[in-house]
Amino acid sequence: MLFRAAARSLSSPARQFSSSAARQSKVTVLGAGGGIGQPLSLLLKLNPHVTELSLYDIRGAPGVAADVSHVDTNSVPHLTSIKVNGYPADKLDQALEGTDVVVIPAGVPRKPGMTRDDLFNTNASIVRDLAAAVARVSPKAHVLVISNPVNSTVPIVSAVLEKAGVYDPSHVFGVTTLDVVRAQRFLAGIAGADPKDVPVTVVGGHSGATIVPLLSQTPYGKVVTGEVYKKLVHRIQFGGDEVVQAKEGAGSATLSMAYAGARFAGALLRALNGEKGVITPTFVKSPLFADQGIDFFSSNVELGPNGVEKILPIGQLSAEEEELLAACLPDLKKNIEKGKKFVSQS
Ligand SMILES: NC(=O)C1=CN([C@@H]2O[C@H](COP(=O)(O)OP(=O)(O)OC[C@H]3O[C@@H](n4cnc5c(N)ncnc54)[C@H](O)[C@@H]3O)[C@@H](O)[C@H]2O)C=CC1
Ligand SMILES: O=C([O-])CC(=O)C(=O)O
Repeated sequence: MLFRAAARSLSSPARQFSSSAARQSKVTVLGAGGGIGQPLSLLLKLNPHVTELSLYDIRGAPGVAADVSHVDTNSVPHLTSIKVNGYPADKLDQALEGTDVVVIPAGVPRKPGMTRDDLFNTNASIVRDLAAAVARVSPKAHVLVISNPVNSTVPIVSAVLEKAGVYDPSHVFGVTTLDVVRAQRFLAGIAGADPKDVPVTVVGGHSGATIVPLLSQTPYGKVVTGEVYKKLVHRIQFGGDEVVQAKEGAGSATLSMAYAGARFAGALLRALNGEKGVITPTFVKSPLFADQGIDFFSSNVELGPNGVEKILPIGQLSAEEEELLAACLPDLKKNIEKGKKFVSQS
């Protein structure tokens, strides 16, 4: 979608002009110098809804901004060029000023043998401090959290904003799109289909057993059974580990994550710009399992001009999916509580 949109805008100035009539969106990437941040910044530069791109990192963001700023999208003479600015460590507030959307891939990635929860000690304080800056400078921004462990970092961001008195639950999202991307890609491989024709809803959270793909809800998925089904579910739940192992200590998924992050940001920007019926799974403050003390959950969410428009029910589950969900909930609850406790004790 993103690439098609980009290709259209390159080939058709008229279309590009019409997209310029849309609302102006400043997008800020916190952690823009990293493995995800760099390709994500490039993909955001291709998005016609992004009219200003603000790149911040404690290392290297001005260089990434100079590089990305030469990409000639949205730069035909009758349009205002997209502004791309890079900000060094001491310019966080300037990076956030007036921003509509903040994407956070700042923090350390896993090495082989680590769980996402092992990143908590380092990433919790990074995300807490960045969220405090958002609360101070751009409290109305939509915040897209990529930094792991997402099951804890989203509650951290939410609690920081709440403490500052500026929390709007419809503005905070955990980006779980990579689980959807993997589910579609892996199922399409089994089905011999094009991934775009194989939508899969993934619910729960973003780590191992908390990732629950609802394959029974898709025509291609419901016919996958037995060992093939078990292996497929395992591969979706542990796709991140596959990449961590293959990278042999050099980090985790960056390119597929940049694609997934750009896809989610693109969906949100389309909804903010008035497109109706934009529905995608994302990890948000949710009533679905709140009666069990789990107040954040990823499910299909309809996005709108104010972010979360409607949280959709998870629908009919197969017996296997009921079991996956039962395994997900206790882990998810612990991860959420850990994030909240961290902020309350900070
Ligand atoms: N939600 C998801 O599906 C996924 C999440 N991730 C997570 O994304 C995070 C980033 O991964 P990578 O880009 O591969 O790591 P990386 O190490 O390549 O990049 C992280 C960047 O964050 C920057 N950073 C550190 N502290 C910062 C601060 N206080 N303010 C601004 N920037 C700061 C670093 O300088 C670095 O440039 C990790 O926590 C990783 O686990 C990774 C893949 C998928
Ligand atoms: O596995 C990791 O640590 C990074 C991640 O979240 C993913 O690739 O899904």
